[in-house]
Amino acid sequence: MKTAYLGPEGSYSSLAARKLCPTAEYLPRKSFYAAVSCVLACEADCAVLPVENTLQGAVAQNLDLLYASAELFAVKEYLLQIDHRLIFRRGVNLSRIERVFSHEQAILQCGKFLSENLPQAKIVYTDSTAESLSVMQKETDAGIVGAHMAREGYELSAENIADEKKNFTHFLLVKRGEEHLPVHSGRVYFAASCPHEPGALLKMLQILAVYDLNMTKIESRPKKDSPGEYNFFIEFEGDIAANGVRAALSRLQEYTKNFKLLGCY
Ligand SMILES: O=C(O)C(=O)Cc1ccccc1
Repeated sequence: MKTAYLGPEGSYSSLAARKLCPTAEYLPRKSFYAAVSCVLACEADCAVLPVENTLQGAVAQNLDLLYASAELFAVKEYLLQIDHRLIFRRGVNLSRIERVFSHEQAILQCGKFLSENLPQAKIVYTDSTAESLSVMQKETDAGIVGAHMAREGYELSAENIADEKKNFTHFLLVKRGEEHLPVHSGRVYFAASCPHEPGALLKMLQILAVYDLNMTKIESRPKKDSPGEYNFFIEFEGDIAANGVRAALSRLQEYTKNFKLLGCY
């Protein structure tokens, strides 16, 4: 099975890909878009995408990608514990580090450490945490934020530098075609917008309540072409094969607009 993800090796997405697809042929790509495009173009069987981080919240770009790609469905999930380290050339003093490279997600998750310990450093965003390593190879006064992994010639901070040590990212494995959805699931994920009427969100959530379904995630995203209107991304506990879940989904489909089943896992 060919699995695309944000690479190169050593990125958090590559670690999640190894957990979700331990025996795959791996296709590291430069962006989440490129990984998804591989699946849509049938060059890969699946892609691994982060959708939420406990410190930073939703990875909005990936929610939008999943919603906008009618053929894409999440079929498996993995919660990766994130252990961010500051990585720098062996022997360099922290006060000499002038630039810190990393993926925006990682930089935002370590904001406190970076401003308290490296106030002099300029932040440079890169395509991924692991990609910043190759950027740094040309620099002596630079550091990166990346996964806790030994790298020859480089030192790692002794501790996790994230604002909160317990830091998790929720990854989804996405495939092309509804036929890949598992027959049974523990959780179901959908997105939809509400009709523009009083109590619309309440009425949508009431459907879950009536069928006794426990919601595990809710996120709103503005509709790109319509200011003031929102798409809701909702995950709940449930077996996709259960009558109650099927009935709830069909009531949701009737009541909401632009309903899409995003996946089940
Ligand atoms: O840049 C990476 O390593 C990624 O896979 C994106 C990312 C960054 C920080 C936390 C989780 C995922």
